[in-house]
Amino acid sequence: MLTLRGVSKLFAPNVGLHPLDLDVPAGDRLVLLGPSGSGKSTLLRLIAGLDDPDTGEIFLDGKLVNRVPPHERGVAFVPQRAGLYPHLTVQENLAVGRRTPVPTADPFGISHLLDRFPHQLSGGEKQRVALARVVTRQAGVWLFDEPFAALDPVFRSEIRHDLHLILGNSLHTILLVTHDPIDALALGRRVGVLGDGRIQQLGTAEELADRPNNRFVAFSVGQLSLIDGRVCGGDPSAAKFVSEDGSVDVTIPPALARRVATQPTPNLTLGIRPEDVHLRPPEEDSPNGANFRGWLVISAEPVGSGWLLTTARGRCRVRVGWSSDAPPRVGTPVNWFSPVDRCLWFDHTGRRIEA
Ligand SMILES: Nc1ncnc2c1ncn2[C@@H]1O[C@H](COP(=O)(O)OP(=O)(O)OP(=O)(O)O)[C@@H](O)[C@H]1O
Repeated sequence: MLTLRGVSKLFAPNVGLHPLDLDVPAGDRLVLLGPSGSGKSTLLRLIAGLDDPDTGEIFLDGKLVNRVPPHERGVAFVPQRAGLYPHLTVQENLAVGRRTPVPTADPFGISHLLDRFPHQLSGGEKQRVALARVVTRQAGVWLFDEPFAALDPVFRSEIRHDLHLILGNSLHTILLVTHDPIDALALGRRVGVLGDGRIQQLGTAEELADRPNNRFVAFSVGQLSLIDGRVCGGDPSAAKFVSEDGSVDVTIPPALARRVATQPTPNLTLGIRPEDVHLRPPEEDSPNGANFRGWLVISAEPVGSGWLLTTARGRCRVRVGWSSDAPPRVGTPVNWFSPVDRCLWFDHTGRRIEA
């Protein structure tokens, strides 16, 4: 079990980690998702004992470890870059720091590389060795810092799959940090979203996707498109949300309209997930949807078995998941709708409001 109480490390005002509490029960698999610079590596370095916190206490299995050196903490750490010793072979790298022989199991398919030195390995092979070094350790807690960051997309998904199988069968306590929501959703039993040096929300992937606390969490987990606008019309049964340029409107659910009426400003942000946006015939508004008029397809990117389109109107961008064969071409004008019960709403501070 890993417990942090009030642990902070600030390199400058608002740079680093603000005091945070975290509990990772024994056997849990927690993934922290955060953008670059949000403090992910800093957090792992503090837990591994490679840096000292400014404040707070770190407990492993109930024992305070702030003053315990890294090699005595019972923690195995995979840093962002493989961190292999250049003058040792793969076999020797695997053996460093072990009191027992390296197990013969070969979870990452590296047995043919054992006599090579790190400079004789590709980036993906080095990362496999680094992962193998950790998962063959006796340590109770495994820490992974962006374990796939240096890998190309094909390798990335292959190694993610291998690691998923290994972690799925493991009884270790696992904390993995990443900036990639796919890693987080694929590998985390629970996912925490880190932003502004704080944990913004912690929950299952479903909880974060369905009930994000704020727009930062929603965007981090689901590539949400965000459209700023305001509420028009005083009557809650017929109030409308209208985007700043008027190209999006939607009749607001009455309960939400009543709640917004008590807010200091009637400004709202509409959040729409890519998978909830659908093409609609021109000039035919959907009565139960957010209607988008006169948007232009500006890019189409293949993802998985479909496409992710980006459409634009002025400075605003809306991402659209497209699962049919051929997406509309770049430059095509399109009208969309999104079912109103799938829309997310955020107040002027960015906090989500229940519709
Ligand atoms: N030793 C240091 N001295 C000063 N600033 C630092 C130091 N280490 C980290 N920082 C700063 O603290 C912030 C958090 O860094 P950290 O490496 O933890 O971020 P991260 O979330 O792991 O980012 P990335 O995904 O890019 O690796 C960054 O703004 C970084 O520049």
